Amino acid sequence: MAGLLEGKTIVVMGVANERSIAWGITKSLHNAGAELIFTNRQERSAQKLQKLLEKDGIEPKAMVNCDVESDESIEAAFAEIKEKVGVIHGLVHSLAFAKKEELQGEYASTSREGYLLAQNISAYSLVAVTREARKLMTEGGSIVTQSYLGAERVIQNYNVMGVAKAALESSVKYLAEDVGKDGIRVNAISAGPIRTLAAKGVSGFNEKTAVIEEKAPLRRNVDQDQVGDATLFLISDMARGITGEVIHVDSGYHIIG
Ligand SMILES: CCCCCCc1ccc(Oc2ccc(Oc3cccc(O)n3)cc2)c(O)c1
Repeated sequence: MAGLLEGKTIVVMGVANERSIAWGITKSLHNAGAELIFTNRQERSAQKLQKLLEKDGIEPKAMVNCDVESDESIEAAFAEIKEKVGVIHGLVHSLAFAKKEELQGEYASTSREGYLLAQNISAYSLVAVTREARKLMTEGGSIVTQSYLGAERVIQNYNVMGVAKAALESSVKYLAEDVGKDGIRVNAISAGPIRTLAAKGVSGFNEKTAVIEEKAPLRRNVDQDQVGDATLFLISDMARGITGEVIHVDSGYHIIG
């Protein structure tokens, strides 16, 4: 729907390249009229994003550095955003990390350091970002993060990231409770497998997408644009009654035993 986000300013964290889920989300939010602020950890990603934005004629409101492993970096990023725009109306959290060697084989082999790294970047980051973003959401707001079925069920190879996503989805609920009184909603999209740069880190990705084409109710995989449109819905007032929720954008695969 055109204009669904007119007058709204949304922060998008985690566009790495054209295949990023966050890039699909960016296009949906832009086409709905949103003003967009981007955060990236790596200069390389920011440069790629700049080119993508130019190519699509999207003028960012701001581009801010943010390393979610550092509380100081998160605080500085949102202080810069406050200084530039004052108020924000939404936030898209679309970043995660686990060691590649721990996204294969047995979960029982996970190292303490690898476990904590995955939790730190993929789950705790939402808590720290919400703590800072809520200060700028003085007119209410909506926060959306990205999860995967491996949070709920054992998906071979997903291992330590599955446990991190379980923590993320539980954090969505606890954060929804805390910020609901401020008129801020917190939700997750649980997307089916999408061929991104990050997906290259998970063993068995290709096999999983093949199974989905055979077994998912819609008999097809999903893409970044479908996640983008569902995220637009959750960010918008059309989802004003929804918080603490996980919406599956997976061709219905999660309902199949
Ligand atoms: C066997 C499961 C197949 C479906 C996996 C779908 C999926 C694909 C990508 C996902 O996002 C990440 C993000 C970071 C990540 O960690 C990485 C990525 C690349 C290299 C590396 O060293 N770590 C792994 C997955 C994700 O959470 C879920």
